Amino acid sequence: MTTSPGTPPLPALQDRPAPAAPVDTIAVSAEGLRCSYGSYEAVRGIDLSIRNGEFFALLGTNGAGKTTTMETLEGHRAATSGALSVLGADPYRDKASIRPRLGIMLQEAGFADDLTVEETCRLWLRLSTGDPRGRPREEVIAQGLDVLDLSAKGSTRVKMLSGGQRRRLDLLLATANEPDLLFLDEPTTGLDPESRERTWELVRGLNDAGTTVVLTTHYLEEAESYADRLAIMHDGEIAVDGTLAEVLRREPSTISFEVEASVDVVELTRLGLSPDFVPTPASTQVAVPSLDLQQDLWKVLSWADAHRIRLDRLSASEASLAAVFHRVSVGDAA
Ligand SMILES: Nc1ncnc2c1ncn2[C@@H]1O[C@H](COP(=O)(O)OP(=O)(O)OP(=O)(O)O)[C@@H](O)[C@H]1O
Repeated sequence: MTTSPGTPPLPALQDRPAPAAPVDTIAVSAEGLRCSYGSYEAVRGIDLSIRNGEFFALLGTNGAGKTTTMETLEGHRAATSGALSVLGADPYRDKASIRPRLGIMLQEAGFADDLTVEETCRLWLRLSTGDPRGRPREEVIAQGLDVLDLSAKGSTRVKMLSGGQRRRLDLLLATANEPDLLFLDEPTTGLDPESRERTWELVRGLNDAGTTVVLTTHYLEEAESYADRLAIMHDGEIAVDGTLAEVLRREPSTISFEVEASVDVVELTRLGLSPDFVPTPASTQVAVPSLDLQQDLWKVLSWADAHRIRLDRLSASEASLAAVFHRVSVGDAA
């Protein structure tokens, strides 16, 4: 091969940076996924598409079908019907081939109670193979013990650990292979704020390095803080999904303000605001629900400006994830 003068030679293969994790390739794909326990259908035809490197949160009411979905994606149980692909394989039939690339933290860990933390880690090292992402596994474990504040517990028997410490040990062993795809089923339930912080430090580090994360949690603020996309399940179906912004857009924002008693707030109904807005005559406090905050705010401000009305304590706030969750969970009753 010849190079023209001034063209830098291509670096030798071994000097080139490793290719970045494939962008926009799919880690998890489910179409029409159904799962039953005998005659009871717990998951009723859900579609999921989770990209490599994405942080995805699966939220939902108690009994919505999150754990059943996770266990099916993890290959622990067979789907009743539907098409499912996890890391390009059938997670139930091709378990063995994808298992080394998965990290799984179940709701309950199955540790040997009489082993110490150190013995448990050594047992894990003996049972696992390969060094994740080129780092010695011993180093990954030691670093994880440190991040999760378990280094001083090496000689403590697992049965003597607190619930939160067991949970963190569980997380460590679920992630020590630095998995390509990590399933976390309510990883922070029962953890104190400091332990939750450490848990997220470890998980965020993995996600930043390319690990796809699928999380179930009842702490909505965790999904708000960390998830690229989320889905809310109810009664075996996905009721809402998308980015946080997309999900929040489904619930009305609120424009609220106070006016003097002489102002006729009923006039606001002529501005073409939401039909759900029904002002109380003679009220001085106004709350306008809005599905187009920018447009409606402009209408309210123009009205106030044209009539020289002062809006006190004016605020415009978008809906919360809690409000969307509430709407989903009472949806069929509403
Ligand atoms: N082994 C089982 N046999 C029969 N029904 C089951 C079994 N496991 C779960 N179910 C039922 O399936 C439905 C979904 O349960 P699942 O555990 O998937 O819900 P979840 O969303 O994870 O709930 P939670 O938030 O309470 O953990 C529930 O109605 C539950 O009672």
